[in-house]
Amino acid sequence: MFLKKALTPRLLLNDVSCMRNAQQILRHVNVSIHDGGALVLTGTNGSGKSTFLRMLAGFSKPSAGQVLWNGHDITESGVFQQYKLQLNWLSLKDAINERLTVLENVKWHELLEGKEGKSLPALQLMGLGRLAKEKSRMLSMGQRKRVQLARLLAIDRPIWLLDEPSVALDDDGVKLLEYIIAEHRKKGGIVIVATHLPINIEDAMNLKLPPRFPRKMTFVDMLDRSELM
Ligand SMILES: Nc1ncnc2c1ncn2[C@@H]1O[C@H](COP(=O)(O)OP(=O)(O)OP(=O)(O)O)[C@@H](O)[C@H]1O
Repeated sequence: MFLKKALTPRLLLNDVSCMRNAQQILRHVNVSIHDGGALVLTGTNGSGKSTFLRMLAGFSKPSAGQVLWNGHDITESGVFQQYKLQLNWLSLKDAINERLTVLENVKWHELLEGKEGKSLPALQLMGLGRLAKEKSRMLSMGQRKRVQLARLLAIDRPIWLLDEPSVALDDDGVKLLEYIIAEHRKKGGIVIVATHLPINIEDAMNLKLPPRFPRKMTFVDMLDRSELM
């Protein structure tokens, strides 16, 4: 019994393909992730990193293959109801309500989760303790990203889907991001990150998505060839 449990990955992508707007974006992806695992998605603009995360979040269904959670297909409605409660999604849209205070912007999500008490410590860990009572409209881009990271901590769900989580963060912010990812994984959490920027995630699996179109000469190539360079 224990052996079977240990061998079943928490998440398994089994020969998954995914379409978007009638275009084939992902082709035959196979990945298995156990508790404590991390997957880093890289690839050129438009290669499908966000599509990959959206599919795992249930916004789009695989056009072929299966995404299995605990061995069950997440597209089955009974399974999806349970599966979606495992997810914590950080996207480029930060859903910050500028009329609320910084603390309220985290607390609101925590309350929806039926939890309380973690929002302020999460903001403090992210270096925003002194701004907790300020209106969110005065936050900088990096501070807004830190609020999103505080939400991850306050909501505290096991599977983190992070789309470009380090964009706008300063060096300390990136270190904090790396720290909370490492701590989350120590507790058995799973982290899946799409990124163009280097993020230090120990023993992460790396999946580089191929470019969607054959590569043509780019503006950068033209500059390289230019005699002016
Ligand atoms: N809202 C949309 N509707 C239809 N097609 C879309 C939409 N957004 C993106 N696509 C298509 O899906 C492809 C993959 O986009 P996706 O956002 O997943 O790429 P990405 O790897 O995350 O890119 P980036 O590095 O620029 O963030 C794009 O090439 C685009 O053609």
